[in-house]
Amino acid sequence: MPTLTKLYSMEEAATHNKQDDCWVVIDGKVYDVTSYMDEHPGGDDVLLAVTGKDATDEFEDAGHSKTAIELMEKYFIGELDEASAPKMPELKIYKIDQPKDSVQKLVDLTKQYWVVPVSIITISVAVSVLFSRKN
Ligand code: HEM
Repeated sequence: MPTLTKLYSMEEAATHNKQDDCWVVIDGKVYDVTSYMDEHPGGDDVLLAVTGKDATDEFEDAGHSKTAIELMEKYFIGELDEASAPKMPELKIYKIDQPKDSVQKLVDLTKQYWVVPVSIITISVAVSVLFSRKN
């Protein structure tokens, strides 16, 4: 027979953030640790500090033993409704302009001011044609 797991939104879990009513969310699972607050070897303050968010990183950073992980089952009350979990912010890709070397700068300038060399060449050709006609 399939077991029914209750789903909780992060908003709802976040309202249980007091000494006498405390839920923590670890790895998408919701735990009511109210009755464990005084016994928790890591203290009650750390549990209170992580209410309203996914505390997986903090839980793992504390390096909990196998016994601690087994003990968690006792406080399990349901799962986090993934649709309510805050989404990862979208990554934005910015183009960072690399500093250009002098040759590249010259090429860019030439592209931008192509009129200057073209005018110089045109004038030079015109002058040389005029001179050659005079002689
Ligand atoms: C249902 C949830 C939790 C249970 C059942 C639990 C259980 C335990 C247990 C049994 C220990 C003793 C050491 C061990 O056996 O690993 C412990 C230590 C500790 N816990 Fe938790 N814990 C829970 C959640 C958390 C969370 C969410 C945090 C962090 C925000 C946390 C932080 C700590 C810390 C820092 C210690 C180390 C205390 C020390 O070594 O002085 N715990 N926990």
